[in-house]
Amino acid sequence: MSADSRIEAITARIVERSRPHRETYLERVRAAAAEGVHRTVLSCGNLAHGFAVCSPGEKAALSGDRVPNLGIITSYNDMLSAHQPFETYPALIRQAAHEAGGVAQVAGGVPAMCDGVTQGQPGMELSLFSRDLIAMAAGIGLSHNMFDAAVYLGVCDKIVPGLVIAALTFGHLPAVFIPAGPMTSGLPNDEKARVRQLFAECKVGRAELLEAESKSYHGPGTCTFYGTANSNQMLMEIMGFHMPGASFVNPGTPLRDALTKEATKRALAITAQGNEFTPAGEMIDERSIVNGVVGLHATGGSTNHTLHLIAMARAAGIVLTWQDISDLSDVVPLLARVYPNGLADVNHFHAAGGMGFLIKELLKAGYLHDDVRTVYGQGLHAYAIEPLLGGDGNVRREPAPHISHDPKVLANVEHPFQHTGGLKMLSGNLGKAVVKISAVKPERHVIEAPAKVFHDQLELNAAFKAGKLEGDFVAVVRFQGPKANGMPELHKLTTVLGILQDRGQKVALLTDGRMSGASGKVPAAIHVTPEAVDGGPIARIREGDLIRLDATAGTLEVMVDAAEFAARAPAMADLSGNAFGMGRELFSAFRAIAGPADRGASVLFA
Ligand SMILES: O=C(O)[C@H](O)[C@@H](O)[C@H](O)[C@H](O)COP(=O)(O)O
Ligand code: SF4
Repeated sequence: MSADSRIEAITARIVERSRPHRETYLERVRAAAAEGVHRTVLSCGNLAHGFAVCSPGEKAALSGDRVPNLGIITSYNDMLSAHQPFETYPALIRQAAHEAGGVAQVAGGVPAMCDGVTQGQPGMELSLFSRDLIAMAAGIGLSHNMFDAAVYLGVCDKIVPGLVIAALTFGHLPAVFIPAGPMTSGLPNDEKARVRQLFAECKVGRAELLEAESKSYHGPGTCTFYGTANSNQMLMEIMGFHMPGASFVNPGTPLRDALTKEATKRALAITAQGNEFTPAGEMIDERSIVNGVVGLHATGGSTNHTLHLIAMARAAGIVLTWQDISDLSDVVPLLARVYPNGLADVNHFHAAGGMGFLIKELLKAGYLHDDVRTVYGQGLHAYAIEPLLGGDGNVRREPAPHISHDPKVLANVEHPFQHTGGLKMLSGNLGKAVVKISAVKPERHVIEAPAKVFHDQLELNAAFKAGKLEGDFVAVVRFQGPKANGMPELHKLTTVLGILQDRGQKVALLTDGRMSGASGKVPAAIHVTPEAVDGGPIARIREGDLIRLDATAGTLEVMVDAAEFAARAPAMADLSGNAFGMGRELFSAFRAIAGPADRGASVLFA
């Protein structure tokens, strides 16, 4: 079934816009793939180093060119609850590869930052740049050129985007992403947020807050809100990098291990040595990217993907824009209500029918391209399934349920929660920005109020504590862009602005920084481009200027006479404190060359 004509039209314009980059990219991928089994170009010395620690049988296998070798790129560490389960994956993958007659080696590790640990801390200023660093680090592992396919172990915010950039850069290799699954449900996310607001109002102490936080984040697996990490899982499944049904199965379960083993064997099967060669750079095309954006809108996914998905697409020579994302939002309905877009968590989403039901519904209505290649084969319809554990300990798949098991969490296309998606582009005399409306009540989609200007999120929180944030206002938090301080998430503002909103004040946020995927109910125009430090109009806003954020019309305006506004000298900020400390001195080159937010805020692509 072909996609909705509006989806087809947007896809066609992406194809047209991308053509020069995409053709060059595919030429390079095909040339690299044409070299055949890559370790055969290595010298005996190279090869001996490459398999020095292998068993005699593996050495014999890798000395030839028939047995496929799997490169494992792992982002294991104990800082991310979502990545901690990866500690044991290499051994499981090696065993599964051996059972399938192949070999698997850890090609390399990549760094992984937990945005929850660094939220509101100096380390957060390294967060966005870590995405591109992860891509580089994965490239170092793969550059050993010992491999016929790669499996990528990653879940969280910038890790999956960085790994996708690497996988597409090494697009001549098949790539299978292997997740670890969500944490089991703990203290509900809205209850955690309530205790945070009580703490901010000095109504509970640190002990009560820490108890609530620890009951929410309590064990291995991805945090259960629908932030960037779980948006990543959705993307990997709907773009065909995951095995069907892999995204939201909890860690440490037999089904989780069965999915990991199955992914390993599938990765070996789609190498050039098999008969279903599926290089990542050919598998992912403009339709896959559009399917990712559609999934983002249908689930109310993270605003961070208006940065990451653009960078990921660019790695495959595909030029995706905010306008594409915004126009798709006008077409695609919202079908999931998962915190912060609702009260449910991803475990509830999965139990309600999860990715299989979502994909079935979106395919049924023509919102997805079905004619795409995936690691599982041809056609996205294969993903309209429910993953189960078979009696033999392997993965068994049943068709996705006809109806949602919980229509309050997962709706069908006939009765969506909203007729449009969650992410809109704004434009006007302050430049361009992005707003997530799936978590904002309709009566707050338009805000017109005077500006209160800050150069740091801590300044705003201090103003709150001093009782200075009265009445309606638009908080302008600027000098938070990629070139200024690495574009940190300003998620700590959510609690304070949420308190003021709950008191009845009409508040909004306007920033050249970014928010967490877990940020929600306060209207926020984020990723403002051009950023303040790049001479963006946001630097010329003054205290008290009237700002109008209109998510319905898609406009962002400062209501000041144009000539007077243009004549203003832009504000300056002392960013010397952001140039060192907690490793920030290591990233000065990144701050210097980072691209604009509407092109992915990347140091890799202009
Ligand atoms: O984009 C995201 O989804 C966030 O970066 C998320 O990964 C981060 O960890 C949040 O900060 C956690 O939420 P809390 O800070 O509210 O615990
Ligand atoms: S979802 Fe966020 S807080 Fe949770 S483990 Fe991942 S990065 Fe850390």
